[in-house]
Amino acid sequence: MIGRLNHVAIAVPDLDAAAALYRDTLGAKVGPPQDEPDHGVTVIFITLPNTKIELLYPLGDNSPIGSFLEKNPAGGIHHICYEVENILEARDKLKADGARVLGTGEPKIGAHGKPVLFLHPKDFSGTLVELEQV
Ligand SMILES: CC[C@@H](C(=O)O)C(=O)SCCNC(=O)CCNC(=O)[C@H](O)C(C)(C)COP(=O)(O)OP(=O)(O)OC[C@H]1O[C@@H](n2cnc3c(N)ncnc32)[C@H](O)[C@@H]1OP(=O)(O)O
Ligand SMILES: [Co+2]
Repeated sequence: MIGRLNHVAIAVPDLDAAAALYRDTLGAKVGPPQDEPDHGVTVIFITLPNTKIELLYPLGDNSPIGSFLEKNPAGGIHHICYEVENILEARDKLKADGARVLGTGEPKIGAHGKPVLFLHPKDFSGTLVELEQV
């Protein structure tokens, strides 16, 4: 059901410093910051030859990454995003198999303008999973 790895997301306490690290130290192609108010984060995408890195920084008072950064003040890997062809079919199969879909259970539009959903980390080996319809 899942396809390509779309991105690995890293929550960071300092977005400018993390962007500089990837651009200047690691020599990667670093995009501009994008505010995503519907998701409570500001993101920067880093394009690698085979996937992307998504740097995440809290936006607003109730950011979903707030408590993650409190527990991991230096930052850390926050989620992985897999591509799926049909997100509603994927959601319904996962729910039938007992996985918890986060939020309302309905897809939201993600940073690439495409529908996304999140799956509870406790149901996926301790890893928060994002699905993105491509
Ligand atoms: C920009 C849009 C989009 C894109 O297009 O790419 C994005 O990526 S948006 C990214 C941010 N959005 C989200 O993360 C939405 C989904 N997340 C959530 O709903 C919540 O963050 C959460 C996963 C339900 C956690 O909520 P929180 O309030 O932090 O709950 P707890 O602290 O109680 O955590 C419960 C339990 O789960 C563990 N946990 C929490 N986050 C993670 C994580 N990222 N990876 C692994 N495990 C995680 C946490 O440690 C708790 O475990 P215990 O302590 O053992 O109970
Ligand atoms: Co993401």
